[in-house]
Amino acid sequence: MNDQPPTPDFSTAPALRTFAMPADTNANGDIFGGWVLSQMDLAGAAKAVRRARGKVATVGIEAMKFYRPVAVGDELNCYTEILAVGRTSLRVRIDTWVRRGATGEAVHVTEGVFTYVAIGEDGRPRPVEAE
Ligand SMILES: CCCCCCCCCCCCCCCC(=O)SCCNC(=O)CCNC(=O)[C@H](O)C(C)(C)COP(=O)(O)OP(=O)(O)OC[C@H]1O[C@@H](n2cnc3c(N)ncnc32)[C@H](O)[C@@H]1OP(=O)(O)O
Repeated sequence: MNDQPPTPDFSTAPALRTFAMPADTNANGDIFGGWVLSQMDLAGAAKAVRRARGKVATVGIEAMKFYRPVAVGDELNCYTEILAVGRTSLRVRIDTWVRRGATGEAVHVTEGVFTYVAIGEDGRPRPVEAE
């Protein structure tokens, strides 16, 4: 079930905004779920990098839901929110909305919770500093 959040204010910048192009389609003619997932990962990583003040790696994806297909030409917007910060990990909720066509119809297409781990130069977990 789509526990749909309120429609975002598209005049405020999302964590990531891009356009779905023909090269990103699957055999059905819709946009590949993997492409959408990858945009979400980038958006969540950008949020986590800033909070962790350095490199992060994705370690888990939970509660991932694809509600509606994404179409060629859709404007994809990923909104992010940090749900929790652990010793070295951060859980980030990511909601994806598209704006479609000339009317700009807003559609909530995916949501998921991504876990990132702050890593040091050695690639091992490092503590996330308190804010
Ligand atoms: C400055 C501004 C610039 C902005 C600029 C923005 C740029 C924005 C673009 C960035 C773009 C890059 C984003 C790359 C995103 C990828 O694509 S990363 C590539 C895919 N991921 C990987 O290859 C990671 C592979 N895994 C690993 O290397 C190791 O698992 C890690 C990450 C080093 C962690 O090592 P580990 O031994 O598993 O760590 P461990 O101590 O057991 O656990 C560490 C923490 O993770 C948690 N954890 C571990 N596994 C899991 C799991 N499966 N689920 C949930 N939690 C878990 C643990 O509970 C623990 O949490 P804390 O209690 O410390 O908070």
